[in-house]
Amino acid sequence: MSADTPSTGPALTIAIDGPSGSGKSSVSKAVATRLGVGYLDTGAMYRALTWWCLDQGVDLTDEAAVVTVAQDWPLEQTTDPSNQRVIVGGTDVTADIRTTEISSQVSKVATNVGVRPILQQLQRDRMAAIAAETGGVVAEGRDITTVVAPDALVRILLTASEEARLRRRSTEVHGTADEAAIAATRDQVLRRDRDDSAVSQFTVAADGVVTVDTSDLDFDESVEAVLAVVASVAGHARA
Ligand SMILES: Nc1ncnc2c1ncn2[C@@H]1O[C@H](COP(=O)(O)OP(=O)(O)OP(=O)(O)O)[C@@H](O)[C@H]1O
Ligand SMILES: Nc1ccn([C@H]2C[C@H](O)[C@@H](COP(=O)(O)O)O2)c(=O)n1
Repeated sequence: MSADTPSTGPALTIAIDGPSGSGKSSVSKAVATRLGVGYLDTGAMYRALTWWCLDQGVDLTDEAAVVTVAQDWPLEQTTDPSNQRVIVGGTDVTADIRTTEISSQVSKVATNVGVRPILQQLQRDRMAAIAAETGGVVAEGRDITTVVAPDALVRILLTASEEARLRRRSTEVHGTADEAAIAATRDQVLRRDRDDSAVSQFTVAADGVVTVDTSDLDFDESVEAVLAVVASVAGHARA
């Protein structure tokens, strides 16, 4: 833990949800670094399972077959926020799981209702292990505040307007946010959110979850806004 970390009390478990492009991964990593705790990217787990199924020739629309794979698959994932690696079956897939191919297919796995409880339990186990090791954890995804860790010390819904999210993702992937680039980004952001919304609620904050709207904040301001919520909520919980 670091100087930004409240010093006593239970493990600093921080759950962050939000739609695609809201800044969950990048902001969560920066927050975990500042607090000196581990980081869990749960979206990377759905992406890695998608990659593994495709690598093994499993048809993603065969829901039972994907559930069978999810019950026993060789995932390794680092928890250092400044050194994220995802390895499946000995292959480093850190970059491969971010390709457009995986982004366009991952919702088939993430909306498989047989797969979700398996990965959710894996995520709870990983959060507990990381918190025990580093004194805390920042876990982010779509259902962390509501299903995976509804009892987390701090729960945040990180949002941003559709326009801001498209602009950010477009700039990240295409290096520009011109009209053509935005159009090419819509599937990855809006269609995926629509599909993923069928199984998780990540657009409206559940009871007790604090909303941080980053539409008009730059990256550093978003990190500070999340840290302010952590200081306020964790400070009260520990007082
Ligand atoms: N407040 C911000 N202002 C400007 N850019 C931001 C802000 N927050 C994040 N970004 C940038 O937006 C892009 C998308 O952020 P990020 O990947 O963290 O989103 P995400 O919510 O995790 O998306 P997904 O769920 O699709 O993985 C990144 O390039 C990131 O650096
Ligand atoms: N807790 C989670 C995390 C992610 N997902 C889904 C949503 C996305 O389609 C996919 C990849 O997530 P990303 O890396 O883009 O954050 O996984 C989910 O359903 N639940």
